[in-house]
Amino acid sequence: MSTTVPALLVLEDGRVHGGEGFGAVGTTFGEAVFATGMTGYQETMTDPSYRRQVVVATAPQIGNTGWVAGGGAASHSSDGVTPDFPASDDESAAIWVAGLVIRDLSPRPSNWRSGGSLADEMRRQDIVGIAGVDTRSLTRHLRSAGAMRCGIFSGPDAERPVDELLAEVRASPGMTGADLTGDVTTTQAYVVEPEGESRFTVAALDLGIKANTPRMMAERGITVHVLPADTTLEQIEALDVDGVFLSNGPGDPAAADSVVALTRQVLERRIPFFGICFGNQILGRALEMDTFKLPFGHRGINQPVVDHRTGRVLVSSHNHGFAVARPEVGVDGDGTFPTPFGAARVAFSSLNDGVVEGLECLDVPAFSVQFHPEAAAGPHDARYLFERFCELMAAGPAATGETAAAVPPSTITPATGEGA
Ligand SMILES: NC(=O)CC[C@H](N)C(=O)O
Repeated sequence: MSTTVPALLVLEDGRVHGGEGFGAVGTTFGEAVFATGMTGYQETMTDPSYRRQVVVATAPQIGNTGWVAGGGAASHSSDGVTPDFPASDDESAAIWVAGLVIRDLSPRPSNWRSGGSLADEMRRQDIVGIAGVDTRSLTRHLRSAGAMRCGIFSGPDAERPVDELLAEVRASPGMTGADLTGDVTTTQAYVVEPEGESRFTVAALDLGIKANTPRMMAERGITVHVLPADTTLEQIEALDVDGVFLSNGPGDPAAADSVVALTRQVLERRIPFFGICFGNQILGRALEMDTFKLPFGHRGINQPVVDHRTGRVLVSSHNHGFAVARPEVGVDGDGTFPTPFGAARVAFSSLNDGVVEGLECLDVPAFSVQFHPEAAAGPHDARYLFERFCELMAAGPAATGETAAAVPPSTITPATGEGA
């Protein structure tokens, strides 16, 4: 091995972990959060929702599958034998995590699709990492103390007095109130063409959209107009769309007032609406529900949620630090509660901590989920929600969030009928 680079992870509460720098050498700040996926570090790191977050991977070894970049080695097959994988595993054009904290860095990637190593790619994109950290102990700490600001200092920066480093961490911006949409949204509108004939046209507001979302829609015959976050209702209506979609994205939903206002206009016009993650929080706010910061959030591809309509449990992919507050006042026996747009219902809940994981409106055609039906790298349990969106658009403005009846294409018998 070449000479090692000293590195320190400094948390805002004063906890310090020593380790070895990898990737770019230098300093980075962000919110320390842990992610529990055993696979998919490339998809995680290129998810724009991780803007300004330092990700702690709970999987003990990272880097094994290298980096599968666009046009990378063996990215497409034409022999009809090897599977036809997408050209890249990137969920966007760049790495968005502010830094990466891991236990072991795999010294040698082994993957026929890999074009290079994780550390080389992080160096190329100027992303600072620290390895050799006891990520199990760190995760337990974040779980009890909550997500908090941190800094990774590697190379000469790691030799500076810890007091100074801690002061810098404490002076760095936190996540509450952060408006980060402008950092990640596309500046130019673009179209993702459907596979086969176009069945529907959707305006997808890019609040930090992941590449797999328009791909999932295109596979279902949807023409997807991916639009900048400041697009107006008039611009959307000029596209003669069947539906409006709000993507995932970084930052605090309480700071996204303009998109909340747009969502209210969409609901008033009864344009079929679907939101994912940040999009779910924004629908919640448009319905005058509160959002709040979770102590340590949900991040990983192994999170159980229940679909209250069917009682079925899905294993789902999550990445959220905020959530919609569960309505406590005025909930009727059927689980509905009043909003300025009529009755609504919590459609999904987390089985780990009971957090609201989805909403559906009973008087306007709108629904949303806090988790990721587009999940890459998997799991695929929630993909049927794209079909539900298609059903909603097929029914048009007269529909409600309840109209769409698509249920998971699963033969598993629900464990219980409760909550349906
Ligand atoms: N993936 C997302 O859309 C995240 C939404 C929001 N930024 C949160 O942390 O909860």
